Amino acid sequence: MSETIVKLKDAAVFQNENLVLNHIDLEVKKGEFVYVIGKTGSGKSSFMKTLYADLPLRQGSGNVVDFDLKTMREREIPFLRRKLGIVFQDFKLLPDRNVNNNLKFVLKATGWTDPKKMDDKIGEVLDKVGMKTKGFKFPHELSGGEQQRIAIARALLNDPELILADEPTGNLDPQTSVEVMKVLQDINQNGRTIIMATHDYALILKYPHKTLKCDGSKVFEVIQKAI
Ligand SMILES: Nc1ncnc2c1ncn2[C@@H]1O[C@H](COP(=O)(O)OP(=O)(O)OP(=O)(O)O)[C@@H](O)[C@H]1O
Repeated sequence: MSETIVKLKDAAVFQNENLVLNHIDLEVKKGEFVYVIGKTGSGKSSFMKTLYADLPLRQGSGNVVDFDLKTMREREIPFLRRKLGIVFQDFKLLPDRNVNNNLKFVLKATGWTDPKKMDDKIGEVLDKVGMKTKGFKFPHELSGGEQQRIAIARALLNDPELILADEPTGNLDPQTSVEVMKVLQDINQNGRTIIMATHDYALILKYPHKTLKCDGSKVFEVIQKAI
């Protein structure tokens, strides 16, 4: 039986008092790649934020990598996040340190202490995104696509069970978007579960996967032809 990574039942997503999405029923199994689409303001980011507990689940039930979103305490959130890799549109690298030290910062913050193990892990994740030789570079010395690869490498540091990518290609040109997407495809083919919010229909056509649409406060699966 395949392992469930995300399960939502009659879940609602709120921004403050405003209901953004309602009656969400969803199951994502280990190894799946799922797109979340929808026009601006339809609730894609709010949906993703609910999955990584940046927004509380106030209605319905939700389970993400074995954390119960409804009953989870504030102090448990860092433990949920350690089982997730989160990738944003704007990369969010620390500008004052090089790539190696960006990655080391995250490892130390998540409890790693052994310098050799940290170096090995950094080498491993940089290799996965094709950036092994760029560890000494500062973020401003990298292109947008390279910065996003580093952000993906950072998301892989703690071997996450689920990667949540919110518009990861939103700041990239079409060719660079495809390159970053190839990295995500490779990671998925190695068994990692990925949920990706995107506006980029060209990518969806090129790399078809299960697609959820946010529209009119609902989330529903759409078939490729209907997108
Ligand atoms: N911090 C916030 N406080 C209050 N309302 C918010 C906040 N962030 C988003 N909203 C509202 O929630 C709704 C959904 O926004 P959200 O950012 O989730 O949409 P989106 O589909 O990700 O849009 P985009 O494609 O533009 O990123 C919108 O009506 C938006 O105005």
